[in-house]
Amino acid sequence: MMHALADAVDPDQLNSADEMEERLREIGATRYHSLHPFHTLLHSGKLSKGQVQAWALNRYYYQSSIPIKDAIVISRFRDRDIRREWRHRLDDHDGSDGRDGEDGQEGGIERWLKLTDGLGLSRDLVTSTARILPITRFAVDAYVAFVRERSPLEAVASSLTELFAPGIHRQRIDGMLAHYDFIHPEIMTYFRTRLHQAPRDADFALRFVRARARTPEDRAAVCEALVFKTNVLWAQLDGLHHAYVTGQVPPGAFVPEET
Ligand SMILES: O=C(O)c1cc(C(=O)O)c2c(n1)C(=O)C(=O)c1cc(C(=O)O)[nH]c1-2
Repeated sequence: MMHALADAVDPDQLNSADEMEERLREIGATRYHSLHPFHTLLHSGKLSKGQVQAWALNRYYYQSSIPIKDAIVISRFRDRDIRREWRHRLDDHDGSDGRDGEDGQEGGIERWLKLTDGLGLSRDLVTSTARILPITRFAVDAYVAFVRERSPLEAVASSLTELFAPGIHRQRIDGMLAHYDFIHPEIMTYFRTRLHQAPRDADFALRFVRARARTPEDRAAVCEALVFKTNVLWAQLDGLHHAYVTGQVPPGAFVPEET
């Protein structure tokens, strides 16, 4: 594993955009959070309703931080074409209010809250984020800090996990509907919408890094940004697995009511 990671970021192996893309796909195939045991449990119906609530409650912090992260990405570019391309991500998550003659659109955060409503969690509990795991906050905040502090190229590259998201979203929709009697099609709308949003966003980000990473060192930085992001996602599931499956709930965090 150590060697695989060292190869992934070795600039000598990254002499073209195609070599870089091949490495990015390898990183996804070996490190994406679809491989995490918590997801296996979630998708195969092995979790209790309380454990699914803990997942959805924690994940709200990721969802609600994504538009903050994207607003920072936008702020890193003087090129208005890139800002224009990126800004639909804010509407995708925040929705739009129908001003200027456009139809108002519900956004991803509202759709996520339909999921937490359906799981019986109060909106105040979810939106306060007060009861999430410390590791959730640390991991997500690290992602937001990364796009602020690293180069604009790395900021864009860190979104590339979305290349691998449609597979896990399909698995999740099918698996959760099949296995849990408390999950209904309406409350899975969030994931159905992402099935077409994520590929469009990932395609743009991939074309961007292919064109803008011009040296082997740039390409290594792109690969490292993706490794970093897979760690952000993995750490969140490690936290959930420890707190709600094998270990104990940290002080102050959400405790499911049932067994
Ligand atoms: O359910 C998932 O496994 C998953 C993963 C990811 C990802 O790979 O970062 C995102 C999402 N979902 C998602 O719904 C989403 O809106 C999203 C935005 C981003 C990003 O980095 O900009 N990742 C993801």
